[in-house]
Amino acid sequence: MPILEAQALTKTFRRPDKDSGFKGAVRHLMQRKYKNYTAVDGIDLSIEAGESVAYVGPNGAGKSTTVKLLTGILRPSEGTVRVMGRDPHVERIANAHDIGVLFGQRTQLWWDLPVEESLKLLKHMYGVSDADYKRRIERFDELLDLNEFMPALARTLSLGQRMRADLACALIHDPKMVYLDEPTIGLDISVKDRLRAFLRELVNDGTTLLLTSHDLADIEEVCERIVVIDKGAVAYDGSIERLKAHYITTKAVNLYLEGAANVPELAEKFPDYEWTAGEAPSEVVVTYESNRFTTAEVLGSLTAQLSPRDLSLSEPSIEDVIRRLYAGELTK
Ligand SMILES: Nc1ncnc2c1ncn2[C@@H]1O[C@H](COP(=O)(O)OP(=O)(O)OP(=O)(O)O)[C@@H](O)[C@H]1O
Repeated sequence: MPILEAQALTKTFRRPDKDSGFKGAVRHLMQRKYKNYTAVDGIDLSIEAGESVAYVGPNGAGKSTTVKLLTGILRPSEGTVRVMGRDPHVERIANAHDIGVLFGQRTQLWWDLPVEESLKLLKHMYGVSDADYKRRIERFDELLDLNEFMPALARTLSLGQRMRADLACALIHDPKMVYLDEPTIGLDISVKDRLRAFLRELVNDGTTLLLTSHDLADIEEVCERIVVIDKGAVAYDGSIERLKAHYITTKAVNLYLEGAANVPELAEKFPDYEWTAGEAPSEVVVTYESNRFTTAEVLGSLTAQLSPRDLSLSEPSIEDVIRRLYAGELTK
């Protein structure tokens, strides 16, 4: 049985329907009108225990709203969610013992308390034993260097410290299902690396993870499955490997020639490849279909006939693929 199952999950918000500007605001005051806005539109999602799932989409696609529905913060307008067999909104308290949640833009630390006191309060709230608490804090310290700021007041922490402390808070009761909404937002690269390593450990230990992030490196390093949503609906659901294999069908070579590149002439000479001008006059980008030609073949023919000064290889990144999925250029 899946640990999480959502069927036809839908959330509609009632929003003020007003014209822009001052006049619109005044008119809205006199005569209030509202219209419905569907932020999550019939999502089906099934997650098995131990899976690490990335939940991505452009701004406003409905990611945070979905996480709020899955965690029971919001009630669906239509459709159902079950987490370990429970309705997370109706059985919020029982559900809270089995899930961990982090919203990167918010904190669950008590602002005026030392980090350690927030963690102890959560320990009591969740009924964590002294032995388990000690063991988990030691482990978080090993991976996240918690002791560096345990005595500090939450409001004095840097963003990276705050996020590490919040992760410890979200995981202190050893939840089976963890939701992380933008856990690396605003962090510098070294803290990001550290958090990703920590999340990989978490997944290796069998925790089920749903991660939303705009940083695709988080996703590639931590998750095996990716669900892409756009305008509240699922645009892709499958493994990251399949996404790459299915959509990344071209590769490119940047050639740096001795003189200026004559793109039309080159395109005529090598019609099997696509030729575009590079940034410098002597640079040209050659794109080829990776299922038709091997890189060795392409490089062999190009270097033999053009004697480039230098070259570099590239393949479209997962960013490109996802951007094209968002733009509706690719089908599921
Ligand atoms: N409480 C609310 N009332 C009205 N509209 C809302 C509410 N919460 C979210 N929305 C709208 O629903 C849509 C989806 O918002 P949501 O925060 O889920 O998007 P998101 O994918 O998480 O975006 P981002 O990547 O920018 O965080 C947005 O248009 C947002 O304005």
